Amino acid sequence: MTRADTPAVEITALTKSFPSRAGTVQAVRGIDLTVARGEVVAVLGPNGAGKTTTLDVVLGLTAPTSGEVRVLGRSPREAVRTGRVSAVLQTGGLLRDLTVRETVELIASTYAVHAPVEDVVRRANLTGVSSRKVSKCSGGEQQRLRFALALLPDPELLILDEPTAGMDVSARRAFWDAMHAEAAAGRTVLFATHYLEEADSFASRIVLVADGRVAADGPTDVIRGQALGRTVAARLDLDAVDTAATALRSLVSVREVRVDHDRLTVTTSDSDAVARVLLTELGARDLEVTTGSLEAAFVALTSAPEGAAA
Ligand SMILES: Nc1ncnc2c1ncn2[C@@H]1O[C@H](COP(=O)(O)OP(=O)(O)OP(=O)(O)O)[C@@H](O)[C@H]1O
Repeated sequence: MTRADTPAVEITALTKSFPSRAGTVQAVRGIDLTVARGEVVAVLGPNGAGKTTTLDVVLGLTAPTSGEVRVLGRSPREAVRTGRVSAVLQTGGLLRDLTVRETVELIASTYAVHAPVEDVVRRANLTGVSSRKVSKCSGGEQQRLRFALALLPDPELLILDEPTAGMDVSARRAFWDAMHAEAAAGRTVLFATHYLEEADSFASRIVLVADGRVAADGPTDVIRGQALGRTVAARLDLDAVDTAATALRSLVSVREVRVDHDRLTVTTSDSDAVARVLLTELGARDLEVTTGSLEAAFVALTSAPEGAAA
């Protein structure tokens, strides 16, 4: 395999458990994930899904319980040590009395080779606040400072763990604007988030993680289609309900059909087609079409493994 063909990240059958007072916590229950170079991948999942644990393993901060992880063809620790991987983590110590520029200069001095300080400050959209003390910076500015520090070694792979947690919408946008240029320049980006919109607008691929496993993995528009599925509900004559449910389950756009007495509830990516079949072929009445919110759909995808497979 040539160097350019080596995946940026290759995770095979990863599990990770932690001992706890109440027994063992299984944070990751078997994750397989390959990220090609140049991809921008969002790991999306609710709190406690195992996102941070997975990224920590990729960064060599914690060892797998079982499974294997390669980063740019090397062990995680080696990849990080050689500056080929950098991270923007949820928290990370910043010295409050230094200015933004002094912080970047200080960390730059720890690298034998690094990108020019001025350049990194500009790319992180910090030029206007470069002489501001860290303690006076907003949460969004501090996070962009962590991002600037991550750019110093000119990494091939950037790992971001919920980089915009707690920011308001405009601060989130400013952060992703700065990130966008880095991704467009061909850097591989792997980030964790629990904001569906953030994954949707920034990543080209979404890996949905729930309960320590991959619930869905695919191009963003495919996952969005699944998440945006609509619900069509209708009533039928009681003796026609089961036959109708079977007919609907054979439609490719149908994800789930629930039967409750004489009422059918269908989750589908094509509500028009389902409504047409229900009304013209199956004799349904009292038809209702609803679109769940993005967040509600996401919760449904990550909490119902049988309906969530990509
Ligand atoms: N060091 C630890 N010791 C014990 N349990 C842990 C440890 N780290 C994580 N866990 C548990 O493992 C599970 C997965 O945690 P993880 O932080 O990876 O999830 P996450 O998807 O990143 O969630 P969040 O969005 O809240 O950060 C959780 O139940 C968490 O409490």
